Amino acid sequence: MEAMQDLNRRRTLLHAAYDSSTVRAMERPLLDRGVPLMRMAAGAAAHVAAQMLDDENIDIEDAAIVLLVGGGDNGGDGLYAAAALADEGAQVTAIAVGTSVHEAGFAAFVRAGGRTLVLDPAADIPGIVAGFSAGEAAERVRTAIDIAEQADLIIDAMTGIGLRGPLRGLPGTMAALLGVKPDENGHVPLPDRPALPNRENDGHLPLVLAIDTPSGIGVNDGTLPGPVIPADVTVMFGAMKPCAMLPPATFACGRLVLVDFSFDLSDQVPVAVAVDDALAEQAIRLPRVTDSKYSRGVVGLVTGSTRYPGAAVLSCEAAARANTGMIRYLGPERAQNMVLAAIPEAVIGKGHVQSWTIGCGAPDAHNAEPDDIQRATAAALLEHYALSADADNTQALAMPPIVVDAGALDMLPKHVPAHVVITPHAGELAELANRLADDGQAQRSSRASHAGARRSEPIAAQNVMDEPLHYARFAADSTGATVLLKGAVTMVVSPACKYGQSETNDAGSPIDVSSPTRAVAHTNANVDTSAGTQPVLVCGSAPAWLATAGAGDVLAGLIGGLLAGNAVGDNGWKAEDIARIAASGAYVHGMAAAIASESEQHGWQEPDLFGQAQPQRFTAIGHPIIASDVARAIGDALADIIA
Ligand SMILES: NC(=O)C1=CN([C@@H]2O[C@H](COP(=O)(O)OP(=O)(O)OC[C@H]3O[C@@H](n4cnc5c(N)ncnc54)[C@H](O)[C@@H]3O)[C@@H](O)[C@H]2O)[C@@H](O)CC1
Ligand SMILES: Nc1ncnc2c1ncn2[C@@H]1O[C@H](COP(=O)(O)OP(=O)(O)O)[C@@H](O)[C@H]1O
Repeated sequence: MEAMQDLNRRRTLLHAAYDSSTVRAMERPLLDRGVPLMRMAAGAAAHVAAQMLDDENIDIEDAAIVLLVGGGDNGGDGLYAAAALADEGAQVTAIAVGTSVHEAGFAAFVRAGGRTLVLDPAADIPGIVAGFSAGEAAERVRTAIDIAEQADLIIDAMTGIGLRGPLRGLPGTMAALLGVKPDENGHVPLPDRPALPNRENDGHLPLVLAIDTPSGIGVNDGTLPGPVIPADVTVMFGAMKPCAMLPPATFACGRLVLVDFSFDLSDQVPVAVAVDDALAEQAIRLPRVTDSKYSRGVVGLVTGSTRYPGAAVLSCEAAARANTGMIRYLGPERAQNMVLAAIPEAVIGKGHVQSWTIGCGAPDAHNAEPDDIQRATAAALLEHYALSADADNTQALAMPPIVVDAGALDMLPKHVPAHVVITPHAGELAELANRLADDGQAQRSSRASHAGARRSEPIAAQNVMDEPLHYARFAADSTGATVLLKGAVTMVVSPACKYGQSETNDAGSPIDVSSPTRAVAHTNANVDTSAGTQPVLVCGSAPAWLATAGAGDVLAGLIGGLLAGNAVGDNGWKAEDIARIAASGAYVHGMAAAIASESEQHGWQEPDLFGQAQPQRFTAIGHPIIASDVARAIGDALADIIA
């Protein structure tokens, strides 16, 4: 019993992320009991730093380390860690970026022989004479950058969960000069490095270790709101914060090492949950002794087109391999013939289905002929899902779940139930967001709002990639659909998710929660969106080799397949179940890509737990694949998950 509880807690610890106020609430009882959290944090950070140097064959006695230290407790962690490293013989210079430092930590650092460079003329630090001229202040910044660039290791302890908004002042200057900073559009470009297993360092120096979080990162929403120094390793304390999982911030965290403070996680609501085998397994319906092909689930597909018949093949093959009893295909003759040639098991034409997948490879409104048959079929089908505040929505709520991809996204009705899953990539979500904003369904709030400007130009794919959670939530709350936003880390936001109802984002701007759909859905007991605390589901199982044409078609077919297998009959769908199954589809998809490419690199890797036996190290980079390979590996991925 106890062992089971430990296992569950460990799984939660490694796969759930909590916002900073929840983390502070979990710390409180331990601090009240006098548990020395800062010492524990610092000890772990020093150990990880030493290990990083060792991995690069740098002796600690020969190592030059720079600590960027802020005035809060994050700086305190850094100072104690730096003191421990100085005690081991490293040459450590603390660059104080604020007006104060954690006093006890600083005293320990000085005792250990650490050197200090203060950047702020207004600094009030015991034993340090400040009050220097503006000219000298500028000179000190240049010296600090020189020392940091020549160091073997930079420890970034400027800010942690106490960050408010983008980094400003000297911390902002240091991060901008040593790391990356926003361009004129507010986009923060991360270094262009190969995707390696374990987010391994590719040989560059100085190494960067972030304390708790990389300074300047959007701790709670995963954005990069300003300058930030991308880390090779982030040692995170107590519990994961959302920035550890959510793109783009997760890519600035590098490898994650989590220090368990034995927080009581039992009643805490995470903001984000990473899909793992155990969660995905729940979406895989094992066949019953008495099953027939119908009871195992039938998927209907309105995919492909005369122009892109391959998308029909890919989506059908994925649906057929996703643990289903049968697939039915509707489409133009050319695509029908190709589907049959590739999957003789496919049944052509209409019939009863437990789920739909539509739109992959179908033309959007800009590219379609006026009488395009696929668009007409998809539009007629989607009409059945339209919700309206003053109509009887029984029919819409009783429809089978549907995956709406690519060319069908521009036909999505204004308001739909949560068992409509939309699967845009960033460009498609940008288009949808523009349409919703033009319809007045929600504000266009974005990064521009915290840059002080209001965005008047259209939302671009890059805006979505910069603030994926914001836009996914925007689409979910505006339309009521379950939104699966594809990327290296794919996220699934259900209209009932916690962040659809949260107060502010990391920029401190209010989050738009205008959601007429929520009101509509609430009047219909059949679709339960009332949970209100659903975390964002993130899935990073895919290697970067998966970014290849047609991979999205495979995903849409695969999710259609899992939904069909999970058809629940008359009881209605819960928004959280739909989100879970969709996210599991993305997980299986990523695993299939990993199997096909023989790669151990993943968009997101669960953290190493500090102090546990030597963490598993992966090395296989793998090889390129095409989307058909991914479809063919679905069976093996399912087998691995249920094993
Ligand atoms: N509560 C605790 O006792 C524990 C806290 N721990 C550490 O303490 C951190 C939280 O400490 P704090 O609450 O002191 O906060 P931080 O140390 O994260 O941040 C506060 C500091 O950052 C500066 N700052 C905030 N926003 C800024 C901005 N936009 N631009 C420039 N500077 C900015 C503030 O002026 C202040 O100096 C955690 O992240 C963790 O590293 C750990 O030691 C574990 C125990
Ligand atoms: N860098 C990456 N790492 C891992 N997976 C990725 C990466 N970039 C994209 N993907 C995945 O590849 C797939 C691409 O789908 P999509 O953009 O719809 O392509 P297509 O329209 O050609 O099918 C998605 O599942 C997405 O999550």
